[in-house]
Amino acid sequence: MLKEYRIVQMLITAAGILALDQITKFLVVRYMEIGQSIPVFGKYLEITSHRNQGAAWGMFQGQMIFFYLVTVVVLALLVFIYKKEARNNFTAQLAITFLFAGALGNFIDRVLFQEVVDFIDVLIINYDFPIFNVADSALTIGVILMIIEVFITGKGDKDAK
Ligand SMILES: CCC[C@@H]1OC(=O)[C@@H](C)C[C@H](C)CCCCC(=O)CCC[C@@H](CC)/C=C\C=C(/COC)CC[C@@H](O)[C@@H](O)C[C@H](O)CNC1=O
Repeated sequence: MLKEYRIVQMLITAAGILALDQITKFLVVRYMEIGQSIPVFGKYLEITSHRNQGAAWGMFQGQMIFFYLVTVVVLALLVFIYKKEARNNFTAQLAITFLFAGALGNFIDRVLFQEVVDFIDVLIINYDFPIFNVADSALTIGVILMIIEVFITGKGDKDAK
């Protein structure tokens, strides 16, 4: 049971992502003013202290009840899918772990502050990509891993080599 679901490894991974997310957000809140920018890699990568009351690109500003509902549903769905689909399927287990940790990271912010702390400010080509955080990165990696799982490694009832 434990071997097929790698539950311990996945919980440790989720805890690590969540810790990285919350620690980085704490440091930004504690040591930076909102709007302050610290160049890390020229103008291409900066740490900019930012807050977002919405979702990606500031959608649904301030709709906290909506965010609580969606996040709780997403978290419950992820547990359900993990039990049902991720048996012996490493890619699916990893995808769900990243999605779970990412959703939980932003959920903690929304419950505590009714807004999300963002600080990763990248200039992609010439498009000033919205400022995001570790939780968003985990969510995006989880989405990409899930797409790989569905379209590439297929209905993996064997472990992805
Ligand atoms: C990443 C999901 C957004 C995250 O969703 C969450 O929390 C989860 C729990 C669910 C929300 C409650 C609702 C999701 C609505 C769908 C959505 O949003 C479509 C997203 C597409 C996405 C592909 C996955 C692209 C990329 C986004 C961005 C860059 O990500 C690297 C921009 C991030 C910045 O706008 C930053 O200010 C956002 C802020 O941190 C709050 N974050 C959220 O709402």
